[in-house]
Amino acid sequence: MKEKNWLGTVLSFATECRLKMIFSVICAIISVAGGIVPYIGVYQIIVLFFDGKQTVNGILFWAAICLGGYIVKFVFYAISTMLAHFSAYSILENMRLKIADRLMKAPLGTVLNQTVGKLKNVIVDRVETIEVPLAHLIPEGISNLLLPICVFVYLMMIDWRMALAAIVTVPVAIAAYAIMMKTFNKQYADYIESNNYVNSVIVEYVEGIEVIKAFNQSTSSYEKFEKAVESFKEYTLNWFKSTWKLMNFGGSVLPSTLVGTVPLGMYLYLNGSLSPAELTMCLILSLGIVAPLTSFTVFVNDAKAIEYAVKDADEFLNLKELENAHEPVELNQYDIELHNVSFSYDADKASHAGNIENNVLHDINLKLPQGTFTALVGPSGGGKSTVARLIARFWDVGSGTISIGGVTIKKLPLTQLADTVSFVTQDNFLFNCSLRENIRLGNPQASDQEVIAAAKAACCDGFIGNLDNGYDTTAGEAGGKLSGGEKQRIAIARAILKNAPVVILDEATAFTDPENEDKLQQSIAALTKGKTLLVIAHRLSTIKKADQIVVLEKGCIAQTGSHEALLEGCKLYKDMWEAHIGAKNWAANNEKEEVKRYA
Ligand SMILES: Nc1ncnc2c1ncn2[C@@H]1O[C@H](COP(=O)(O)OP(=O)(O)OP(=O)(O)O)[C@@H](O)[C@H]1O
Repeated sequence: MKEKNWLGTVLSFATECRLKMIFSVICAIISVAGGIVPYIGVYQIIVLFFDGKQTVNGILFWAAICLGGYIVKFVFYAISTMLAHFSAYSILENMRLKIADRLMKAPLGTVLNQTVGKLKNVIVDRVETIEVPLAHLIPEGISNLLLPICVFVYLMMIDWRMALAAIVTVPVAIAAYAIMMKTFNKQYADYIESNNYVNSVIVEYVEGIEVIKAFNQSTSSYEKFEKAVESFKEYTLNWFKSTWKLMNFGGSVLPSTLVGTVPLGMYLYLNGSLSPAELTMCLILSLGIVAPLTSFTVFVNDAKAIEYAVKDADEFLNLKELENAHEPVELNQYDIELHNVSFSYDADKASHAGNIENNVLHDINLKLPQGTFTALVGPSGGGKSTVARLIARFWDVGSGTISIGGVTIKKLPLTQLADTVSFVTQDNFLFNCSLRENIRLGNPQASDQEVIAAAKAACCDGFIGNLDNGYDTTAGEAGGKLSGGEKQRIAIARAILKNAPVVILDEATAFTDPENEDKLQQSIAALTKGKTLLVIAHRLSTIKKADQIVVLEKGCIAQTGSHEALLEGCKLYKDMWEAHIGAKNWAANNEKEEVKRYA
């Protein structure tokens, strides 16, 4: 497929504002035409003087024409600028929405593999850099290009030799700029890379400040931060140093049009080819021709800024989306089945490319009958969370199939799959809205009573009641006041409210305090009653009652069975259980010791 250039990409986001952009162009052209009028008026006044026909009325008439031209120029320029700004912001909005949409539809892995710094930099900063040049490109670009052309044509009409003399400095300046531009592309690319690096280091520094403080890494981390900022400064200064001579040379030569027009004008005047009025007018016009061209050179830089911003945004705009079915499928039951599932996080080296070494799951065959409780256990890194994420289709399987109710999940629209599966992990993100709204995310249609009932069932009601604004406390305000376990219970309340037929709990109770553990286990039992339930838990006591326990080791199913059967027949499970019970007893004994010590 042919790659779109940056302008094509930008314009493809201008669908709703195309009319505004067209009007902006028309207004800019009218503004340029208005800008020419004063030149004509001044010329006519000069002619009146040189011909000795100056009358107050004649001068006032042409002065009024000049004023009219100025007014048209400024009014239409203002309208053009306003429309261009509307269009630019509308394009920016569409680009950001499209990126957000792509991130939502891309495999989760693709999104998670990006650093927050990079995402923020592209979506906020890089896209923003498009606004200023874009908003000014139409009104200023058009007047800076069209005005000199019109003035040149006008000069040609007076005397073609003076017209050429007026642009005699242009080739010299272009030669200087051309030499400078030879390395411009490379330098601009390096500048952007350096800028992106500084951005990501700054974001990393701010995000990791808690760890930096906790591990007393302030010196080395600050050093990395300082070095990045310093190297960016060095880079920009060096770039500036390498170009300033040619830039200033071009900038000073370009407007020196009198170098050509004064001697030639004098000569033509002396040999009678130019009248005094024509000479004066040519000198005035020649001064007006190059200033807009000088400003136009700024647009080369601006165009590059847009090009690079679009290039950065393009990476996200073209993210490969997960294949999405559009027609909802009627599901009559909710058995989950994994058939010969293999998967690698590195799609290029996936099993279908014949390379199984990179697979984190190998030929998994597993059935989770509707309404039953399946637990996934096993050593860390064995692939438990990966199985759960594949069922929720955060990634697509490398090979094999996963089906719900006999329908391959790829055939279910993503929204239907999201409605079918509740996924609760230990990383419970709270949005910066009220706790009520955070819980309501599980079911946007739920009433306040239903939200509160779900919160009660998830044992959230108590701690929310202790907050000053109760359910209306924003997560940001409450952020510092909520423990990991409390956040976890809010996530469970969300899932209770969602009431999906399939529930996946990935270490969802890892932060639960012993005081609330029983209560939470009861609410989880309520949440998961009659559901197809998949639980990943390191605390084996919480999954002891599962209908089937699947032991996953190195991406393969080592054994499946009930707790009792696995204790009998699976050494790995038995060892894990003993380690777990040992740890529990150790903790319990320790607690008794503590009690004795402080009694
Ligand atoms: N986003 C990712 N990108 C690349 N590799 C990943 C990613 N997530 C997990 N892995 C790798 O996949 C393998 C399986 O990870 P997974 O999280 O599924 O294991 P797990 O059994 O759930 O581990 P744990 O019990 O520690 O949570 C690990 O080797 C891990 O390093």
